[in-house]
Amino acid sequence: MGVIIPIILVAFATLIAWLLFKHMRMRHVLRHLNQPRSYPIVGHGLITKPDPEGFMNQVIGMGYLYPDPRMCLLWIGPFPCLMLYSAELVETILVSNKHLDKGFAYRLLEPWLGKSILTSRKSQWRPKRKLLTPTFHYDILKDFLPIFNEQSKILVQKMCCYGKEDKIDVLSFVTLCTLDIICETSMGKSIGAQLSENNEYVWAVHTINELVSRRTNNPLIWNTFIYNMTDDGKTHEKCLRILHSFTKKVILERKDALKESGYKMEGRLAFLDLLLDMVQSGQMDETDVQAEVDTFMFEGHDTTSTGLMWAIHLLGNHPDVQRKVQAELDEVMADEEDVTTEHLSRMKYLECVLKESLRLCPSVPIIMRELNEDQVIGGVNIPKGVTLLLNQYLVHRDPAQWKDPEVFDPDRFLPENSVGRKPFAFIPFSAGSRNCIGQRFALLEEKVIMTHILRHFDVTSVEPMHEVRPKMEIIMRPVTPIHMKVTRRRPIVSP
Ligand code: HEM
Repeated sequence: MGVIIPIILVAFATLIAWLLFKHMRMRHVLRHLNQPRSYPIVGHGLITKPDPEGFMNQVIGMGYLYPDPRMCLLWIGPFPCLMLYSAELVETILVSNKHLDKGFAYRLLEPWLGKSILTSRKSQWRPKRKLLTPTFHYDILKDFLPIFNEQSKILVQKMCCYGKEDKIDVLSFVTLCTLDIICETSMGKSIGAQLSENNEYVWAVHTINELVSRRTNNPLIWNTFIYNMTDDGKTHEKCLRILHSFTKKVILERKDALKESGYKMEGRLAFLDLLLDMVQSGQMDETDVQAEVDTFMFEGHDTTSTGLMWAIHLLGNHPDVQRKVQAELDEVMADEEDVTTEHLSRMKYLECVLKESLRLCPSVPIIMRELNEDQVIGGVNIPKGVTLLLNQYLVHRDPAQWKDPEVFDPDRFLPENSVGRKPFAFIPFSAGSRNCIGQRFALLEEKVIMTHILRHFDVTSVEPMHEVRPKMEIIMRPVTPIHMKVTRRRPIVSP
């Protein structure tokens, strides 16, 4: 007993000394990179703003402070994060098949999303991606159009209840619609969120988003044991209970229904049916199914609702652009109510509007990658162990690629105006082999919902663009809710 304690103490001290040595060596190697003054161990911890709005301002400020080369270093505690914000630099990483592991923040999503396609490491990710890619084939997605139309019509009906002077909270309004859509498309279950108030699931998704972002910026609460003792940790647990019990229940119900039908895959299939079929054929197990369903539920509604919210806000501040989209939609749709694939292919200007909106306000403002081996970036050798922050928000504002980057101008995306632009200058869905698997789904859904709204209403934004302050969580949202006012353009047809 007498020697054990000194041995443990010496081993512990050696470990600390080794970690310190590694940390100081990393600081030395990275000392020439653009960066504000930082200190060993705490890094930029003394100056990093803990709130998502302050953090966003700092990160953007760093981009403007260090315009050339478009990369700079941020120390989150002892961990070095290299932020990249030009099309060329992000391309170096996104085209490489070596750097496919996500950063530490994604591990904080694991209690909720498990080891899903979004969170898993390269070796586990590859087979999952291969299995899941066919479920996003256009032939499957187009079967979802009736759901997109039906839910959009409910949204429009609800909008009719508002008078010209009423202010509508855009995000909470569209979120319920995208939630209903993702539940029905991914799980084959209608939860009627649009028609019921105070949805517990919506509360849990939003709250866990805020909690994970807060935790990412604070290494002191990364440890699960410590985190679970904090107030945030307890709320996190509560969110997990709500989120998991909901998806678990739906999966069980669907499994039973499939069993009863003798595993007949007929009619319109939800993603869940395709996943359960993979369980039947031994390609997946049930834990995988739960993880993927939770991931689709999160990625598939929060991103699109925020995207729609920003698009509505921008159109409501640009009546000239709005009239132009409405003219296109009136011509394409004529007297028809439901959007079809043929209509969608003709909505060229609406597509430009949605892209320009994703350029200025990407729903996912930053993605992470972990360097598992050394990589030359912008002519500098960056050692393994550094986390990369690929900042889409700033890439989309690079003046070398975008003239007057702060101006909302959908015409930039017309084919004749896109000539010569670097392919990685516009990456709201990331790019390369680990890009967004749901991007086609997202654009189809956004087009259908916007068509229904803009055909029936003129939209005015209550807040001018310069008054809206975004905050950087996993998803980019406004600090305070943004509102619209609506005036009816044509009669409404019941869903
Ligand atoms: C406007 C809407 C959307 C935006 C802006 C968006 C953006 C992104 C981005 C930037 C990534 C890369 C994340 C990273 O590398 O860390 C991603 C990945 C992903 N997205 Fe989306 N997304 C949208 C909609 C959707 C939808 C509707 C779904 C599903 C129905 C979806 C499912 C996924 C999945 C599963 C991944 C992980 C892919 C992988 O790692 O292989 N997304 N998304």
